[in-house]
Amino acid sequence: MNEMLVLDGLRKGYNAGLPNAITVLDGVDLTVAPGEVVAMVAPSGAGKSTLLHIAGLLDAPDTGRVVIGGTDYAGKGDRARTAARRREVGFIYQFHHLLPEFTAAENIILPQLANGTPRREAEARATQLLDHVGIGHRADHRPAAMSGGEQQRVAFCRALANRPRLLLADEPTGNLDPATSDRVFAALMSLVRDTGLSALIATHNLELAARMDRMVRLEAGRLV
Ligand SMILES: Nc1ncnc2c1ncn2[C@@H]1O[C@H](COP(=O)(O)OP(=O)(O)OP(=O)(O)O)[C@@H](O)[C@H]1O
Repeated sequence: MNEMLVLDGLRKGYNAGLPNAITVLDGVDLTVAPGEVVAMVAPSGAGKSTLLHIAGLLDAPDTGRVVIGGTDYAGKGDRARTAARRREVGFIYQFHHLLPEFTAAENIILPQLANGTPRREAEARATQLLDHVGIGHRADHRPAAMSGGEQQRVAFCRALANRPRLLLADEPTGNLDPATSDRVFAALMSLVRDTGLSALIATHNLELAARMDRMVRLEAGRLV
């Protein structure tokens, strides 16, 4: 079995031992195969951000295992987790979090330079990604000069800049109007399919969820 992502018996709570203690994840199990795109639907507050942060090694579960590309990160220290996160995982959030003082292209080039990619190569990759999502002509514009949908497409390109094997997205088109969301989501899926990466994408939108390979629902701390 060579799954891209395995979540095994994840439990996570907050404020243990206090009167306001809560259990957010109560035995989450999930596998995502190479190239598979899984939709996660969840009511607000159900714990999808918590789950995505744990799957992306930004946070640790109280118990349970996170296996990415065959490596079990349960017993690994911060250094190994940070290195793996940079190498293996791309994140997309509901709000783009682009750096406002840099252009679209620069926002995609910078994480590559930080990762040791030569500048020429990083520039070519940024151009290729922006062209792929249909905004190559906006490469030299700063985020403030772009529409919400364009900004979000730049964020997709940035998430994929370092060629991760796993994409984690938290409501990637959640702040866009329905028509724009639809178009921008199509651009994201085209990027994901062409690069063949695995993805776990949280969304409230059942129409978008239906376009992915499989849908799971986060309910009462478990995936069903
Ligand atoms: N650091 C924390 N300390 C205490 N409680 C927390 C913490 N982080 C999250 N929670 C609680 O855990 C629950 C799940 O939070 P989480 O952000 O994962 O939900 P979510 O499904 O992503 O919500 P939304 O869709 O509204 O963004 C919520 O009840 C939240 O208040």
